[in-house]
Amino acid sequence: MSAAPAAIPFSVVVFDLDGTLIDSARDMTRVLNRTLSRFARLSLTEEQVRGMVGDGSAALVRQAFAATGDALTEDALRTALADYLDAYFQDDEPPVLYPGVPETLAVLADSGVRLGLCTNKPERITRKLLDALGLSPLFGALAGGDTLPVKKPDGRHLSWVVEALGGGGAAMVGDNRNDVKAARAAGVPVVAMTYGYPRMPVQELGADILLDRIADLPDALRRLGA
Ligand SMILES: O=C(O)COP(=O)(O)O
Ligand SMILES: [Mg+2]
Repeated sequence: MSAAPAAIPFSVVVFDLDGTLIDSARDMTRVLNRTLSRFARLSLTEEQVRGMVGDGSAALVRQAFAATGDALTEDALRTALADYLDAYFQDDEPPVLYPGVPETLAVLADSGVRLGLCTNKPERITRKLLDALGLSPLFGALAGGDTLPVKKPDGRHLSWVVEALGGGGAAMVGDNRNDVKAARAAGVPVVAMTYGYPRMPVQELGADILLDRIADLPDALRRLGA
């Protein structure tokens, strides 16, 4: 008889969304290019968009326009952002999970860990994507980029999710500098997935542990909490 796996030494694990759970760059590129074309701008490649994800949708739209012509006025930017957000919300292309994500979330939940989500993506789009993936019931608390007056890299974005889950020892799992900074500010250890949209060499993110596969997360959390 094999021994039961060792417990996970955290009560709460909070995940980032884009570049950590879902590979959304292809979808964001498609939707963004539709908005750009409505404004008579040229398209961006997925590679370019991967370098613009992580600071929320307003920053994404702002960078997309700056990269394809004159920067927009604040008024035009608001119109372009609304266009992008409506199109993304209505988009019915199924979101793509990274390999091993549902299985790993299930392992953690089955071990009694409470799961949360802290993303700079707007909340209504985040909820829609999680619903489409059937993952919503796994997350006890969720904060999007527009849920609170602050967002990552502000540590209060992450702390809010931890508190909403009842507090206790928490860990963060993300893919870019905003996740690491928010975790440091909240006093929470952080694992970074190397396959996401880091926008810098992953070794320089400053994470406690770098992981290539999310299936290795339960063991990484055991090491982190040891
Ligand atoms: O910038 C975004 O829209 C979201 O990025 P995040 O899920 O990695 O926080
Ligand atoms: Mg991310």
